[in-house]
Amino acid sequence: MRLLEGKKTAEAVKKEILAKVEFLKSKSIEPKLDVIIIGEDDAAMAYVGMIARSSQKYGVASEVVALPATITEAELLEKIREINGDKSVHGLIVQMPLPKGIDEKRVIETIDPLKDVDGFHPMNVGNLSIGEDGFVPCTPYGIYKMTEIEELDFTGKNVVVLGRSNIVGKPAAMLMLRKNATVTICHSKTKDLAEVTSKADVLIAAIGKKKFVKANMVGDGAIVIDVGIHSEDGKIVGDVDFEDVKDKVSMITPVPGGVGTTTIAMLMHNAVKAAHKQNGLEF
Ligand SMILES: Nc1nc(=O)c2c([nH]1)NC[C@@H]1CN(c3ccc(C(=O)N[C@@H](CCC(=O)O)C(=O)O)cc3)C=[N+]21
Repeated sequence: MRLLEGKKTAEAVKKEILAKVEFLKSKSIEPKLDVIIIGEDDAAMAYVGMIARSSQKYGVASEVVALPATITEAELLEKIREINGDKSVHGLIVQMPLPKGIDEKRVIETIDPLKDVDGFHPMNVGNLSIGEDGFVPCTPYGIYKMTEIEELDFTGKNVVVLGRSNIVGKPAAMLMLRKNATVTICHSKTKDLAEVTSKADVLIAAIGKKKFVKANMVGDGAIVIDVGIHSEDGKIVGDVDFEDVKDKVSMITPVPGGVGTTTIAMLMHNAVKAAHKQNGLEF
């Protein structure tokens, strides 16, 4: 069994990005990412902390805008519009989940699609779907990048995506199609789920349930990509029961240290791309 660590991909992306940041700086452009966080969600706070710590290593400036959970939707939309209009900021992400009473769709649609480095705006979702240029959501993009860096050929392979979220499952399926895979999306309502997942050459687990994928759900020699992040006894575990499946698979991404590690790298990639596009520069 081979561990597919995210570090190698993240390092390769960082190298690419640092060269592009150098080019921007030669034109007196400093790429900048703003992160809005509302309230105190654990996963969101962990992610924001990571962004704040690692963006400098990519040559990207970042600013965290922390807003109270009591903020109204109107106030949040006003803040987004203000950042949309700020030429010194190239990328904007609004951390999910949002407090109750704030409409996620309205928030996403208010973000300028050219600054939408999460790739959640319908314009970017549409561009991914038709194969046009745009911003691709960071986690599935990290998976895609990892397959490129690790030189995994998925042409004609049976790729099963477990989970259908807008953030991971659906965009991951589009990207695997781009790699010429035969793609199946399955989910909690799928009939005979274990039968479907165990036929996968590549299984992408993004169902959001702790240690959900057991040995009976994976085929011999499968490649398993674990997107889940859950805490258990002070440790981080994934959607896959690693100990249960590890002797059956050919390759698996660890949690932590797998896909999560590539997410941040792709966020920086998207921010630097945004800075190029907003200045009329080829990326
Ligand atoms: N608008 C929006 N976009 C997001 O992308 C978004 C969000 N909201 N809300 C919160 C979740 C959470 N999330 C993570 C991404 C990477 C790691 C990550 O890099 N984890 C590392 C290490 C974790 C650790 O050691 O603490 C790993 O898996 O190896 C974690 C969490 C993005 N999110």
